[in-house]
Amino acid sequence: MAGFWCVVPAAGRGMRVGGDRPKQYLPLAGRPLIEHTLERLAAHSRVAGLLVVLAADDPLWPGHVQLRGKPVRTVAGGAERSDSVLAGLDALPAEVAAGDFVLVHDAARPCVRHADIDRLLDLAGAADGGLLGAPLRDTLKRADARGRSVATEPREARWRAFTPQMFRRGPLAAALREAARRGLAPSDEAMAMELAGHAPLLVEGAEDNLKVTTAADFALAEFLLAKTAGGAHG
Ligand SMILES: Nc1ccn([C@@H]2O[C@H](COP(=O)(O)OP(=O)(O)OP(=O)(O)O)[C@@H](O)[C@H]2O)c(=O)n1
Ligand SMILES: C[C@](O)(CO)[C@H](O)COP(=O)(O)O
Repeated sequence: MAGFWCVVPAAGRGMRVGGDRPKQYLPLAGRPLIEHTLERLAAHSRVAGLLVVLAADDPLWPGHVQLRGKPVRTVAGGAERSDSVLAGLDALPAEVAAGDFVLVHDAARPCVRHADIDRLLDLAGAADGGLLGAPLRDTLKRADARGRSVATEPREARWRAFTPQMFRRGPLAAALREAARRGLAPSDEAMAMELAGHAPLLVEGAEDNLKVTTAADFALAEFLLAKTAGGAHG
């Protein structure tokens, strides 16, 4: 299989932004946020196609289209992000074998750098799966219910998890199905794989791989989009 398919979870409601529509459809630099992410992914030479996972009632995105010559397919997601990712995996074309690596990248992360995607593909591909992330660089506090710091948590060996994350289609789908069977909703694909006994490789990526989560993130994302324009900047 030439290139890697990418599942793009985009079925969230963006509640923490509080907009009049899900955040992935809100304007960023004059275009819906999701378009920047899909463009960024489709522009990567090693991405073969995109499987965009939408909320079942989302009329806001066309069905089967092409983007930069890459196939873009859509499927309905689920209540949890992990349900959406599993729906995306199950909807991948038959050409994607169970042993093939697939990427999973949040629609809410439009600024991902192509150089980081390359590093993930190369390093995690040799390690049977992994994820982009960055070591914690700030002191970590535990807060009580009144917002007071009651403890300083260990920072050593703590990383922030980003996306893309990259795993083989079959094992990832099996891990997500098993987690769901146990009533669990892993916050990311790496957690599902950890629960299944794997130890995904952490691949350090740029800290500007911002996940747009609150309204304030849109201004920062616009700045970072320009800074990493074209996605090619390492
Ligand atoms: N059931 C869900 C929940 C989230 N996502 C996607 O997972 C990504 C990361 O999730 P998050 O940033 O938490 O987005 P939302 O769930 O939309 O945000 P909120 O928790 O504020 O509602 C987003 O692209 C979101 O669309 C999804 O596909 N299916
Ligand atoms: C998958 C993820 O982007 C890793 O940091 C993150 O967990 C998704 O955001 P959510 O708020 O946890 O859904």
